[in-house]
Amino acid sequence: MIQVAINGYGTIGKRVADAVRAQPDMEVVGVAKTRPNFEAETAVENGYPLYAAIEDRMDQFDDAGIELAGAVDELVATADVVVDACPSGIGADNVAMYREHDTPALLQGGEDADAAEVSFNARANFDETTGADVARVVSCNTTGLSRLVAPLQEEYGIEKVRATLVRRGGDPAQTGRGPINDILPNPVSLPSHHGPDVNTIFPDLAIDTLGLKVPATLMHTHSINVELESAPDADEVRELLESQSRTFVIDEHMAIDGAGKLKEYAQDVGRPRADIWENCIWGESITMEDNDCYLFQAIHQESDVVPENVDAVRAILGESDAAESIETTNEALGMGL
Ligand SMILES: NC(=O)C1=CN([C@@H]2O[C@H](COP(=O)(O)OP(=O)(O)OC[C@H]3O[C@@H](n4cnc5c(N)ncnc54)[C@H](OP(=O)(O)O)[C@@H]3O)[C@@H](O)[C@H]2O)C=CC1
Ligand SMILES: O=C(OP(=O)(O)O)[C@H](O)COP(=O)(O)O
Repeated sequence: MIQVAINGYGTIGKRVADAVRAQPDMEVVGVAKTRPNFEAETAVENGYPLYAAIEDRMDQFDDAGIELAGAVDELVATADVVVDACPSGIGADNVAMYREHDTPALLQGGEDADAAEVSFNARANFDETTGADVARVVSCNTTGLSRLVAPLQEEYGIEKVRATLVRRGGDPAQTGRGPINDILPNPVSLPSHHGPDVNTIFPDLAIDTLGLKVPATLMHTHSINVELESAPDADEVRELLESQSRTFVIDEHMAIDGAGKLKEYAQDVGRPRADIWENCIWGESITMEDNDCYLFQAIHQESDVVPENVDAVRAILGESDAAESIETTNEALGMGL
C-alpha cells in the first residue's frame, strides 16, 4: 500500500484524503493542520491521524481536546509521498522539508510552475512525472482545459485555442472573498495564467486565455474556441468528448442550464460534498464553423483536481501507467455521470 500524507487539510486536501482512502492501493498515513478548527475535528472523526503543521502550536490542539499523532515532519518522514494542499505559496516553502526527508511531493496549481520539476495532468502527460521529486498538479481551470485539449489534439490537431474563463469569485466557504456585486476582468491584462499553465502540459500549443471573476461560488464556466487542423462535424466531436472518462457531455434532455442544476444533480446522485470531478460540457453548445470548434464547459473548482492528485501519486512513484491508474481511480471514486 502506498503511504500518502496530506499536508494542508482544507478544500482540496480533505477531498484528496477521502479519494486516496477509496483507492485499493493507497492509504492515508496522516493529515496536517495548523489549528484545531472544525476541519481538525472532522479529520479525527474520519479516522485520519492528525499532525500539527506548526510544532509550536501543538498545545492549542491539546487545549481544544483534539488528539495529535505528532508534528508534520514526522508525518513527512513516514510517508511514501506527500500531497501538499496548503494555500498558494506555502507549498513552495514546504519543498525544502520534503527534500530534507527525501519524500516525493505533489504541489497544487496555486504554486508557480517553477516550484516543481514538472506539471501534471493524468490524461495528457502522466509519464513525465515519474521519478520527479516535486511535481505540480495544475489548477482546476488548467486541468479542465488540458482534458479538453488532449483528445482534440490527438484526433484532429489544433491550430489555436482561444478560451475565456468566467471564474467563480470564491469557494462556498470562502467568506472573505469578493467581488460581491461586480464583474472583474481578472487579470485585466492578457494572458491569464491559464494559457502559460496549459503550456506546461502542452509546450507547443498555441493558446490565448482571458479571465474574469464573477460573484458566484459554485463553478467556473469556460467559453471555448478551438481552431482545429481538420473539420470534423459537431456530432463527431461530441462523440469523441463523450468517450473520454473525465468529461461529462450534458445531454439536452437533462435540462441542466447552469452550475446550480449541475450541483443539484451531483447531490441527487449522491456525490460526496456534491463534487463533480468531470468537465461538464453542454452537448448542444458543441458547434463547428469550418475548422472552428466552439463549446461551453463548467468546471467544479473544488474537485476536478482530486482524481488528478490520486493519479499523480502513482505517477510520481512509477507505480502504474496512465491508463491503468486513471481506470483504478475512476472506478474507486465512482466516476461517470
Ligand atoms: N479551492 C479551489 O478551488 C482550488 C484550489 N487549488 C489550489 O490548491 C491549493 C489549496 O487550496 P485550497 O484547498 O482551496 O485552500 P484552503 O485554504 O481551503 O485549504 C488550505 C488549508 O491549508 C491549511 N494550512 C495553512 N497553512 C498551512 C501550513 N503552513 N501547513 C499546513 N497546512 C496549512 C489551512 O488550514 P489550517 O490553517 O486551518 O490548518 C487551510 O485549510 C492552492 O494551491 C490552490 O490554488 C487548486 C484547484 C482548485
Ligand atoms: O485553481 C483555481 O482557479 P484558477 O485556475 O483560476 O487559478 C481555483 O479555483 C482556485 O482559484 P483561486 O486562486 O481564485 O482561489
